[in-house]
Amino acid sequence: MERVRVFVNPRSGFGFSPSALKAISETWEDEQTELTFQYSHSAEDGSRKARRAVEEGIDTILVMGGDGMINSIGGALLDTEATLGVIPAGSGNGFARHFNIPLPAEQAARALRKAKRRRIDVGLAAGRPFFVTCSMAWDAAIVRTFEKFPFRGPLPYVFAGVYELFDYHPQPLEVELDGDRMHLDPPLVFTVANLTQYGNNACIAPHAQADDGRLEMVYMPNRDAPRFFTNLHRLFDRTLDTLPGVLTRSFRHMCVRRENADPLQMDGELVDAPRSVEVEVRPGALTVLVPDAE
Ligand SMILES: Nc1ncnc2c1ncn2[C@@H]1O[C@H](COP(=O)(O)OP(=O)(O)OP(=O)(O)O)[C@@H](O)[C@H]1O
Repeated sequence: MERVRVFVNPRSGFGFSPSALKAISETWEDEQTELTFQYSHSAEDGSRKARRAVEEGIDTILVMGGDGMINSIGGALLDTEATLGVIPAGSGNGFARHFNIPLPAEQAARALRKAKRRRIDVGLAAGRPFFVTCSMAWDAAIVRTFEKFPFRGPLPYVFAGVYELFDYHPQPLEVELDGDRMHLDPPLVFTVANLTQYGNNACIAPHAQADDGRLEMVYMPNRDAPRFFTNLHRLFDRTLDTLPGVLTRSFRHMCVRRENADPLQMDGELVDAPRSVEVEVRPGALTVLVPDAE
């Protein structure tokens, strides 16, 4: 008997869709599967309930949510026998888009039912896991403004990006990357990617692979902001890494020293962090459901 638990955010608009819940029941319930549903009211609540589900011996946890919700629940599944499946219901859905999980919940439920289990790498920054991206420059500051918007979706990200161009205070970084030291002038973009995109098909690290045992650092100095903004389409046509001024480096362990403490963006959520931040990869730490390419 396979035991499957679905985590749902009860706030409407964040994955609470009766038709999607019905589709999951129809696709997943059979004699060999025990299917249960549970509300997750917050990141802490989700994390606690996911830990309990693992202790109870649940085999598969399906999360109906965006990257932040996936992070809070998936973080409890690291190095366990439990598998994470994602039914996309977020604003950016970077995780789901990376793995070609269909965005309509009904289709995702069907695709995950036939999906393969795959171990993927997990990033750790300041001791906290991330699955998609972690940023520490303008690309992180955007989230600060995005969080204040009364509604979510791609459009608030655009407004937040423009607003933070005026409010963001760049600071230089001292970086140690697998033993190599470098001084980086104040960044516009400083992202560590485990998967290819922030979400909404904005591919910050087009060559990132989920299971190569490595993370990708993507840096662009603040002085190159005009070039970045006149080439924004390169995020979406997956060629940002070839834009002059963009530095991409693949690594296993990184230490970043900043002049001042500043929050990190981790899978779309802001997380407080000290001046000095250690980032490393945990190879194959999470098992996920990945649909076969059609
Ligand atoms: N486990 C959880 N249960 C309930 N709410 C959560 C949980 N984790 C995070 N949240 C909150 O739910 C809201 C929606 O987050 P979620 O990650 O699902 O979607 P999103 O941020 O709109 O999409 P994305 O991260 O893909 O851009 C946010 O306010 C987030 O802080």
